Amino acid sequence: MSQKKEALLLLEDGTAYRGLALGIHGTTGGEICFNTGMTGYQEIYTDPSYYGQIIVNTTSHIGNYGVQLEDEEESGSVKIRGMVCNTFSPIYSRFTADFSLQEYFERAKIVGISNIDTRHIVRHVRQKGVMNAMISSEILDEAELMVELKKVPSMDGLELSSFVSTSEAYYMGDEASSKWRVAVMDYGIKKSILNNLTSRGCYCKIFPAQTSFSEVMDWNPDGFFISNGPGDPASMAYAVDNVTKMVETGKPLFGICLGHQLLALSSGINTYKMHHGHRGLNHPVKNLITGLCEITSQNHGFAVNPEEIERHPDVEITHVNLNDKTIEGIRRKDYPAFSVQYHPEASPGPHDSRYLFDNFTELLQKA
Ligand SMILES: NC(=O)CC[C@H](N)C(=O)O
Repeated sequence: MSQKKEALLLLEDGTAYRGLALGIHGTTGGEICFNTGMTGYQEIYTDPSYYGQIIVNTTSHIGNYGVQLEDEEESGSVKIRGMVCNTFSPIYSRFTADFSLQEYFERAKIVGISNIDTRHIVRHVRQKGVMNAMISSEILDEAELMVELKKVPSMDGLELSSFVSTSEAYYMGDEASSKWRVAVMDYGIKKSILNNLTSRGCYCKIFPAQTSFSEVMDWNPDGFFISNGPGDPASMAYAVDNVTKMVETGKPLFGICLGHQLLALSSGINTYKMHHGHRGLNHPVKNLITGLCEITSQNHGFAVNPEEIERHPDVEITHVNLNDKTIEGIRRKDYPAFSVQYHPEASPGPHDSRYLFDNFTELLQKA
């Protein structure tokens, strides 16, 4: 595709930006959110937690290191709905790259837009809050595109894990040399999380999102891992029910991001939709147990309600965000179950928080 075609980015509140089309020509809609990470775009685009969202990459150049198949993919396909950036590079400079980001988006049929003042979008969304948006290189009239934009569902109350979860259970790791069997609930899991588990001696069976508790228990796991994933955790009664029963087995349980929100919900603590979420690689988090600060990788638009935690003496806050004091980690006092809102697998991002996987295997060892 030529890089020259005009495209329109329209936000739900009527704000319009004009730029150049990238990826394929077409029209796409979703929740617009910004990621401030300066690297790791391919990991972001393939992270299933971004399913249904249009990503604004705020770093000034996108595409300049191309794409590398498999190594930098967090799942088997591109999951974002669309991409917005400032300078999009059709050429790339990296000898290990397989091809350009433009070609990657063409193969994945992704619609995007470049030459946009991403700083303006960030300031706008930070003031007004997260909202839906649409990108089009076909409909360049704002009123006409607004008619289409109104049809995009709100993220609030949306169950999306069923769309990205595995359809069949599968295994990861080496059974013979592994120490523990971990049942992984796939609500949209990232590959690097599984790698962090298998490299620490966990033989994993990855179950489809809608698997029943009894079927998971038939495999006789030593512990449970509750994955990240897209959508609103409050819409996932089936998962909350499973996590409640898993916690009550008394076996170790670890949850990341959506998995953290599900542990809270299963403990009777509700979640809420944030004003504009956290997406980036530099969020400071304080571990209240050790007193140490970690720089973390984040991607979430919902969070756990702190007021509710005060009413639940069985649950303790273990981590807080130092920017806005939101809850970043909890643990059960009565069961070996804990979770974090951020991404210790850090793909992309700093590796400060990988100790959490060791904390999980220590619990498995103790059990
Ligand atoms: N990365 C995740 O697991 C995201 C969880 C949830 N969908 C949120 O946006 O808050």
